[in-house]
Amino acid sequence: MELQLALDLVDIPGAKQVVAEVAEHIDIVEIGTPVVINEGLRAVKEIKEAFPSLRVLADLKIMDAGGYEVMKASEAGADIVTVLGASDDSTIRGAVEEAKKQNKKIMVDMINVKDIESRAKEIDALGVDYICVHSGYDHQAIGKNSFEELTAIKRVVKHAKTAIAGGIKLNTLPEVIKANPDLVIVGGGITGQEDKKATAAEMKRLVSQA
Ligand SMILES: O=C([C@H](O)CO)[C@H](O)[C@H](O)COP(=O)(O)O
Repeated sequence: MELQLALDLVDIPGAKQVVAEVAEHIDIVEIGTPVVINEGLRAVKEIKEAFPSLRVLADLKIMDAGGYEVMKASEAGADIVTVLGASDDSTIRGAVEEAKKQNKKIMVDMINVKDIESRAKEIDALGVDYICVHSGYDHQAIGKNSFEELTAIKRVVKHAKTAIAGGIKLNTLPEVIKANPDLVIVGGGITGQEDKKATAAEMKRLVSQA
């Protein structure tokens, strides 16, 4: 099981500072959607250049023009790019095709997909690399999490790796680990802590044991 750090509420210098602090305890660093909106794909480029040994995920949440947008994120240095599960199959196919050409990976974000089990089964057949259940900020604000959705997709996903994101903290991590995802994504659960390094280290210890 691997650990991904999501960076959402920082600028590029702030992102570099956090990654420098926790780099040895994470497998993947995510340049979050708000960072891409504020800073553009330059944020992906600068983080990849500064930390070449870390895999960098560009959280573009692609909804259309899958091939083109994956190409641009790949040019910036992204190793993994996100596409929305709610997008059309043709968008996901285009993204997968381009990612294969560039030797990159596609993560499908299932945020706000209603029939999660059937859609995960369809998406798994499209050849994506990761399928991620995700309670976004707006759902977290009304007390939702994706723990049950993870169990639901684990029943049907046969090829892709599974991932979970949304409001995961050190105290909820053991429950997440029990559902056995391949990848756990944590943003505020690390970046909002006084001691980010110690929190990331403990999270990495727990996911590595699973
Ligand atoms: O994808 C995310 C969110 O939609 C904002 O872009 C976050 O990266 C994801 O939810 C993980 O962050 P936390 O919820 O703070 O753990």
